[in-house]
Amino acid sequence: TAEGFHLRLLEHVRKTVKPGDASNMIATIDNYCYTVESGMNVGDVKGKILDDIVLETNPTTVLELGTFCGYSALRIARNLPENSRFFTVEFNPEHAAVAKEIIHTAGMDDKIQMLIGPSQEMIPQFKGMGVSHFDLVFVDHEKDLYKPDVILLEKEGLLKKGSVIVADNVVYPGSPDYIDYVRNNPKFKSTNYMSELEYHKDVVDAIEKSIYIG
Ligand SMILES: COCc1ccccc1-c1cc(O)c2[nH]cnc(=O)c2c1
Ligand SMILES: [Mg+2]
Repeated sequence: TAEGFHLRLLEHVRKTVKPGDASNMIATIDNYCYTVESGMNVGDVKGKILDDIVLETNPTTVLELGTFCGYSALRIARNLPENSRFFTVEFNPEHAAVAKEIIHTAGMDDKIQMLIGPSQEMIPQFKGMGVSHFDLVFVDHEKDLYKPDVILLEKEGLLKKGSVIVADNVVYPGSPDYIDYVRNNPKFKSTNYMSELEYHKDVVDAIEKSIYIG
């Protein structure tokens, strides 16, 4: 069952990965998901779209909502400039524990700051942590929280002109209220990147990029 995927992945990683190498960790996770069992990592195909958006944005302050096992945190951190700050929020403590070990083994501890708790409680704390705004936000957690969390980010003054919101799974499982919100909101300019569900060539999914114009 999908239940326990994170523990089986961690066992596999412990046995096979080359420590201190984020790219090797990413490849190891993808290989496991293609050959053994798929997990809800953004994956290599949508991950490439995410990589390109990160590289094009060149963000110095980044937020990820939904760490899971740390796969997309590694993909993002790998492409950030030296002096950047990257926060990832995970509400499930078991997933967070696996992500912490995976991030540590990949040698990316000093690039990624993980917060454990509900996004609605974590977001209001960032101003107090010296974050003025986020240049890029990757939204990949509970689909019903996409819209309320983006609204909260704006309310907290954590978005500024040019801030980029990248949302996973806007087709499958889908987040219709979020898509309706950003596409009909004059404060956002949205672009859809059609792709496929991670590790499932036959299932359509997409990434939505929304630039905050304020
Ligand atoms: C490997 O496919 C996993 C999968 C399969 C069927 C239905 C949904 C999902 C899925 C895919 C994702 O990228 C997800 N990202 C974030 N939070 C999720 O709950 C989530 C669920
Ligand atoms: Mg996802």
